[in-house]
Amino acid sequence: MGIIEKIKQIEEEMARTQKNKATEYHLGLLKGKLARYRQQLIAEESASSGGGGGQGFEVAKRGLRVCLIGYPSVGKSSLLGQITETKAAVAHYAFTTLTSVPGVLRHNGAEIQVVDLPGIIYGASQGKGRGRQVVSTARTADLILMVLDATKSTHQRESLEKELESVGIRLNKEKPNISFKKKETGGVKITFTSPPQGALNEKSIKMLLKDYRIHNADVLVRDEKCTIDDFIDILNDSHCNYIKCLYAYNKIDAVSLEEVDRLAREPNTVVISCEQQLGLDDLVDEIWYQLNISRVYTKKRGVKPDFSDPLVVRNNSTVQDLCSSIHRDFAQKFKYALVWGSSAKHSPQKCGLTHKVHDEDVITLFTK
Ligand SMILES: Nc1nc2c(ncn2[C@@H]2O[C@H](COP(=O)(O)OP(=O)(O)OP(=O)(O)O)[C@@H](O)[C@H]2O)c(=O)[nH]1
Repeated sequence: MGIIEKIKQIEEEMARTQKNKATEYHLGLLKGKLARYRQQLIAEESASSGGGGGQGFEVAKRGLRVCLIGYPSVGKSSLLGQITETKAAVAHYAFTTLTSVPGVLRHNGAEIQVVDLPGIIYGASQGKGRGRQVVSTARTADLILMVLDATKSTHQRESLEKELESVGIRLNKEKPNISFKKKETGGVKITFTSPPQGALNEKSIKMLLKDYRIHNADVLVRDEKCTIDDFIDILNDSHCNYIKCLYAYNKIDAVSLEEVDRLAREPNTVVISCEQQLGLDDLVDEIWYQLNISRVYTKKRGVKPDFSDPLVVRNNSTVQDLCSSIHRDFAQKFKYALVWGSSAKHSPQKCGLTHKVHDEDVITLFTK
C-alpha cells in the first residue's frame, strides 16, 4: 500500500472513531501515524523534485520574505500591484503555468520580498500536484499574508488553515515547550515540570515513542497545557514550521459596514480594498510590525556607512544571522565585527557572531 492510501485509511479511521476519554489514546496514536506518513510524503516529493522547489518555484530569498496565500481571484495580484514595485499583471493562473512572482515592498528604508503563491494550495497534504511546491515555498516565509475575499464565507480561511496545518505549518503558534532528546541507550525518561492537564501523559508519550520506534530518549514537558498534538509536532520537528500569519480581507468595498467592522475586530486581521485603495497603508504598517524588523547598515573600512541599502533581519538577530542573510557561507569566513549603535557598549564595539544587533546599528564585518 502506498503512503497516500495509508494516509487516507488513517483519516477514515479517525473520522469513524468517536472522540471521548476511552478513545483518546487510540486517536493520539492515529494522529502520530498520520503526521509520520505526511512527513514521508513530503520528503519523497522533495527528493523526486531535486530538493523542493520545482519548476518556476525557486525564488531566491533575500532578506525577509512575506508569502501571499489565498484562493484564486481573491485579489492577490491586485494587492501585489498596489504594495510592491512589481506591477504583476492581473492574470489568471492556469493549472499548468505555475510561476511565483516576487515583488519588492519598500518601507522605512528597507526592502521586503513579497512572493505571490498561486492559489492552488488545496489538496497539498494529500500529495496532489503542485500544491506541495506552493507549500514548500510557504515554509520559507517570515510572515504569511493570507488574502481572503470579504464577500465569501469563512470556509476559505478555515480550509486554507487546515491545509497548512496538515503539512506542518503552524500559524501564530509558539513551538511547544517540550524538550526531546534521542539517546543511544538508557530507555525512555519522561519528566513533567507540573502535572499534565490533558491526555499528554506518560502513557501516551510512551505509546507514541513506541510507534515511532524510539526506545531511548529524554522527554521534558515544561508546560502543563501541552497536548498530544504538540508532542507529535516535536517528534516531527524538522517538518514543522511556526510562522506568523496576518489575515487580509480584501474587497471590503463590496460588503456592508457592519461586516467590515466585524472582520476588522478579528485577531491579526486587516481589512482592505485594493480597488478603492483602502487600508493599504495600515496593512503595510502591520506587516512591518509583525515582521519585527531591524535594519543594519554595513560600512566598509574608511568609508561612510551606506544608509540607502540596509540589511534587513528580525529583531533579536545576531551577527551570525546577519552573515547568513548576506550569504549562506559567509559566517565561516567571519573573523570579527565592529558595531556602532545602541547594541554596542562603546562605539565601535568589537563583537563576535553571537552579538545581538539592534535596529539602525552600523556594522563593519571583517573576514579571515
Ligand atoms: N470589488 C473588488 N474587487 C476586487 C478588489 N481587488 C481585486 N478585485 C477583483 O477581483 C478579481 C481578481 O483579482 P486578482 O488580483 O486577479 O486576484 P488573484 O487572487 O491574484 O487571482 P489569481 O491570479 O486567480 O490567483 C479581479 O476581477 C479584480 O478586479 C477589491 O478590492 N474590490
